Amino acid sequence: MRSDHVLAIDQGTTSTRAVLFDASGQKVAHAQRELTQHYPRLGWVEHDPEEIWQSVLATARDAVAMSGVPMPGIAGIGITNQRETAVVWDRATGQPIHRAIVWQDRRGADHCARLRADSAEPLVTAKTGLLLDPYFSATKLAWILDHVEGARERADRGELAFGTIDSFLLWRLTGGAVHATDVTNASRTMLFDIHAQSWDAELCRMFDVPEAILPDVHDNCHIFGATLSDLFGAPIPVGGMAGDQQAALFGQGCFAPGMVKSTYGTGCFLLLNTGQEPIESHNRLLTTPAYRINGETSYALEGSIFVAGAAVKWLRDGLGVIADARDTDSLATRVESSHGIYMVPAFVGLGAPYWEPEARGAILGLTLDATGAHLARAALESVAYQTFDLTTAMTGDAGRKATAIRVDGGMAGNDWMCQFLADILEVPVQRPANVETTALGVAFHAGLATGIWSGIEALPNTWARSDIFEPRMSESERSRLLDGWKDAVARTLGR
Ligand SMILES: Nc1ncnc2c1ncn2[C@@H]1O[C@H](COP(=O)(O)OP(=O)(O)O)[C@@H](O)[C@H]1O
Ligand SMILES: O=P(O)(O)OC[C@H](O)CO
Repeated sequence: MRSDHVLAIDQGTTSTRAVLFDASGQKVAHAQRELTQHYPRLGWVEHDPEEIWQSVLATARDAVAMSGVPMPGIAGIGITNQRETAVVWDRATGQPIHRAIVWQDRRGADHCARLRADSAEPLVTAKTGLLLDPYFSATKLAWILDHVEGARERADRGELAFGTIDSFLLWRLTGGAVHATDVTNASRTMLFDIHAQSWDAELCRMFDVPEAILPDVHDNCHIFGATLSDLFGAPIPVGGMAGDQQAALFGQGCFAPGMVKSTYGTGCFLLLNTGQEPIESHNRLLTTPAYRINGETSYALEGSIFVAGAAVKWLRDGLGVIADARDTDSLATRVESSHGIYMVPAFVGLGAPYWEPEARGAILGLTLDATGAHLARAALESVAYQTFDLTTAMTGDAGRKATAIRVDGGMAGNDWMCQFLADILEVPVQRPANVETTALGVAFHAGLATGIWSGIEALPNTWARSDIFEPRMSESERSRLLDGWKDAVARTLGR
């Protein structure tokens, strides 16, 4: 039987999805499981790696069973993941020695502040393309080594392995045979030199991380290993791995320099393909590998916002203002404006372009007649305003404004938000029929490695059906709203 399906595992912050694609890039089956969020202390966010592993196994098996595609029809697996989240496990048993410390976790803030005071940031940025922030994995890994009893000594003896979620899943899928990651995930650790494309000894010393704990680094399209036969009934090659935001760029077909995508999940991540040369940002954006195929790297400029859909989740789980994230669409439509309310969702600090790990969220302009609908609208608006800050920074770095933005992620299903985004950015917002572009991107990687497609030019064009939101707000209204946002941010940051 010809193998022409690819199974994508998308391990996100709030859920794990498994999506089976056929050779035309069409979704054949899909399974999803929510993930428990642990908040043990203020500013700390953790996941249970065991729960993550079980959710991956369950969703992968469900998607395959639902599709009816027999196992020999599956050519390969692609893994894409929430990036930066750090796991350390025992090489002998495969057991994590601590819960995974999630990308949103701020516990490394003091460590970063100390290094910044020692003037370390320019060197870190020059090598990694990142800024000194607890968002990245290095201080999370250092924290685990320093706080789990005996961890440092065991790491020095080579008994422990570190990885981002892709690496941990690969280890489990291959029964501990492979300890590896891909270049996009490696680049988010703050230990990887994106120019030399290797782990950096000086950075490892700076963060006190033994190099022996780090995984091997490969292209995104690479046969990383094969799954244990008893997991799915037959071994399946793992042919692609990529951080979820880079995978979304690929799945959105943003292969040409100048193309931009913005993904709205827990956070929002805007990536601009800048081609084969890394571009240094002068506006506090990140320089990051977008994909590496056959040893050739394409780079991106990235703006990272920590809270997008998470603000909507908070309205649901924290305040109980809505029963379902989708309710925000109708609530926002129900009121004429947000009634002068601005939400600055700095729940876990502010990311690009502010990089203020100690900032906390604020809602300004409340009056007694404010309703849940106004709050819901303010939450959606805050996501568009934050995206505006990113596109402004990006226009400054790239020298020209993007002509369109491709959106995806759970929150991109919200029509009201997409229209408001087009209005505030003053560019058309394009939404593909299939917003599972993250999964599709890594399915492309795995399909390229396993020979389903011969090269990027042979990938199916999945853009046949899409929605376009054109800007239609008056300039005066737009300026008025944006002035209010700038004022709200300044007040939140105490400026
Ligand atoms: N229709 C919607 N309107 C607004 N927010 C939404 C909508 N659907 C999902 N969300 C938000 O999007 C997030 C889920 O998107 P998803 O891409 O699955 O995130 P992740 O990959 O980070 O887990 C949740 O935070 C949820 O609150
Ligand atoms: O889980 P997501 O989709 O919000 O993505 C998380 C990012 O990869 C964090 O950098």
